[in-house]
Amino acid sequence: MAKMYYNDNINEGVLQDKKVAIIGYGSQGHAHAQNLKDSGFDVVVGVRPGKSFDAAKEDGLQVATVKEAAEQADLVMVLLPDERQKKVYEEEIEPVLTEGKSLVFAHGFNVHFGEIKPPANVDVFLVAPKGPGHLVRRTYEAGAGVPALFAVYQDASGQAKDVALAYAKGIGSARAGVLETTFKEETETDLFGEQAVLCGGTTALVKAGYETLVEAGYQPELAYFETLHELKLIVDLMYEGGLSGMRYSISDTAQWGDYVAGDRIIDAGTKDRMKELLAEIQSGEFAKGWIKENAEGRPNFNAITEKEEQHSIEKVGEKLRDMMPFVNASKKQQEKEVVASAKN
Ligand SMILES: NC(=O)C1=CN([C@@H]2O[C@H](COP(=O)(O)OP(=O)(O)OC[C@H]3O[C@@H](n4cnc5c(N)ncnc54)[C@H](OP(=O)(O)O)[C@@H]3O)[C@@H](O)[C@H]2O)C=CC1
Ligand SMILES: CC[C@](O)(C(C)=O)C(=O)O
Ligand SMILES: [Mg+2]
Ligand SMILES: [Mg+2]
Repeated sequence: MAKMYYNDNINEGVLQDKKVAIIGYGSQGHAHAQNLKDSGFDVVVGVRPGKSFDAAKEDGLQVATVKEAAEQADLVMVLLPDERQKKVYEEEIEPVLTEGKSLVFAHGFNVHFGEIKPPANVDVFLVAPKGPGHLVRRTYEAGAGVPALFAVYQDASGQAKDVALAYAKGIGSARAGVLETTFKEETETDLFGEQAVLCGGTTALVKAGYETLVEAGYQPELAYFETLHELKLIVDLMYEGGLSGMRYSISDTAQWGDYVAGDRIIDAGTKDRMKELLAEIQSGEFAKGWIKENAEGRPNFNAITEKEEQHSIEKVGEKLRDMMPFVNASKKQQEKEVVASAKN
């Protein structure tokens, strides 16, 4: 069994007198910076001039360039896109990463695959929330939290584990549970989860279900509700009560359908292909391909993104969500505020 850490068995004092630089103000960056600040820690955000810089300032945070932030901080959390971290690290962080500092990540990709090679005289660890950054902030504000993993790669100070746990507590993750792992385990399981189940597997399943209904002549709006919108409601029940909790709420007819049809859709062949994905992740083949795709200017990434955005499920969904103000209420409120401030 994994050893879990919760608020009560973590002493955040080890982080209290340290300055934390959050490098990047995107999905994870804005959440870590704001949660840590609200938890009483001294935070500076390091970003280049532009959208993120302005947003962090607007949110009341201390903001500096990446190099300035890394230079003044004791702990440098790198929350840039994985594919951009190596260059920014080598040019702006490494030169000011002096002895005794902590170099921190939310995903082990660059350290595990050898893209970033930290010096021996700093602590290196990761604190990886098991959820999207926007939910890391939203759940914190609601008094809850997103679980996280932590792993120590290098413990130069002898305090790396305590500081990692204090950081996890500061972002709200120890309200939900923090689990110790290694860079290898975090990196490989995170890549596998997002490819096979959470993102790749789920979007493919939703599209296949939607297309099957629409191609059979059913209304696209109905197909959207059946295969995408309702998925959230079903997953919410699994989140609250596991598979059995969800099955308690659905009809017995649906439960029987679940038992007899599930294995016909996700069968032994699917599991074999999942094993192939995992092997490509473990060997570094996936990472090599992703680094090459970026070095070539992302031709495939961009072409696929454009094609996916044109899928009819996206067009139908946009119209239907506009009629449901309670879906994405916080985004709609933000849009209203932008329009109002533009008028003033
Ligand atoms: N997204 C998620 O929820 C999760 C992410 N992670 C990990 O967290 C890390 C951050 O991911 P994520 O939050 O998705 O990243 P984002 O894509 O949201 O990060 C964007 C931020 O990085 C900044 N940025 C990009 N390029 C540069 C650059 N060259 N110099 C300075 N700033 C730059 C952007 O600034 P600008 O506005 O100027 O472009 C923006 O502030 C990754 O390691 C990821 O694997 C882990 C768990 C979940
Ligand atoms: C599931 C995708 C993720 O791993 C995450 C939100 O945890 C990511 O890299 O964004
Ligand atoms: Mg990930
Ligand atoms: Mg993840």
